[in-house]
Amino acid sequence: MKQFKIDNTDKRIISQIQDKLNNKTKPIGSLGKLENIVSRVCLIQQTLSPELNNPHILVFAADHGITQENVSKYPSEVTHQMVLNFLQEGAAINVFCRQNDITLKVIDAGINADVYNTPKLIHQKMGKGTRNFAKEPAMTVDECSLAIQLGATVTQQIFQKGSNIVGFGEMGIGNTSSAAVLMHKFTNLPLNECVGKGTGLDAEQMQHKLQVLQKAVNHYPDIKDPLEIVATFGGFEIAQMCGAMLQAAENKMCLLIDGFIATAALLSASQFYPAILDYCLFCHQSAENGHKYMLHHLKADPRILNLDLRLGEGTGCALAYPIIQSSVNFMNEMASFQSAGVSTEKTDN
Ligand SMILES: O=C(O)c1ccc[n+]([C@@H]2O[C@H](COP(=O)([O-])O)[C@@H](O)[C@H]2O)c1
Ligand SMILES: Cc1cc2nc[nH]c2cc1C
Repeated sequence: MKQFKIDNTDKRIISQIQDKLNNKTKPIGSLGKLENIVSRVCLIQQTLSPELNNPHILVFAADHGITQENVSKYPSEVTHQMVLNFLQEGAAINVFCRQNDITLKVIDAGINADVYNTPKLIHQKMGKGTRNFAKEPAMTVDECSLAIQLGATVTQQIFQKGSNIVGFGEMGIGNTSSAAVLMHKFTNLPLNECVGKGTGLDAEQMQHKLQVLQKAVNHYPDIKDPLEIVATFGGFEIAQMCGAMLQAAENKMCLLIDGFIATAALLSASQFYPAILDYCLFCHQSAENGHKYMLHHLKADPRILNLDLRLGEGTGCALAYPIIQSSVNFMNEMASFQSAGVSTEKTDN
């Protein structure tokens, strides 16, 4: 697997960050989680005057062999159809990116159809969907390594265009099944806490999904190596996203983490390089059942939004972005007690 160089952020400037926050014209701590968000951005950028430049959202799309087991409410074709919708600017993620001036790129990591070329599309298809991991590993370890490497190149392209903040989204019918098993393998939480309704299964259908996934997990009792786990149960979009995230952390960019599947990609990436977590902003807590437990496992705090979203596509990242902008702007633009001549405490008289 490609090697990355990812260091923990240098915490020595924390006291200067805290002093600057405390000198802003507000009661100490009163901007709540905005203060935690900008502190993290300052640590990533090693500055007291952070900047958000050329924000991007990368949506990785691929199909999943596990859909043959009837684990999603929607047919596989929706992956391709929604990608066409992204390219035609009609999806939720297009709306929110337009609203917030975020550049959107869509990556064909392994869709089960040929997608036409447009400037928005990055073509790095690994195949026409993974194999069915209920029957055989979703991909080989070599395919998984290649996916990680290809994902990294996408981040490199936008970094070279001056981007220092990137959100990760995905589109792939069946991918909550992959994400649930990755979560189970990497957190050791019981599988039933990791499995959820995805695109909208009812209770009975969810029971079927749980049974399918439990049987699949039982097929491979001995795998412990993280790369082998991602290869066996992952998806092409999850593996590419994992590589893209690792490259973003190496580049000291801010990583915007979306919902259940994107967080499973991050959880996978953190098995290789735990320091990646220092570079993440957790944009929202999804309504998908396992997400809150996965975020807790990752000590993900703050969780910027809690809007019961369960769409994916990077929508949580695009929605959280203006809040992150507000946190950076107050750090840079708000007056201090000294500059505004505001008293910091009562004087005796
Ligand atoms: O981001 C989330 O938390 C999220 C939760 C549930 C579903 N999704 C989206 O729904 C699709 C996967 O759901 P499913 O039921 O086909 O496994 C995939 O395209 C994801 O983007 C996304
Ligand atoms: C319509 C639709 C849109 C999506 N966007 C992300 N996952 C999705 C799943 C479905 C089914």
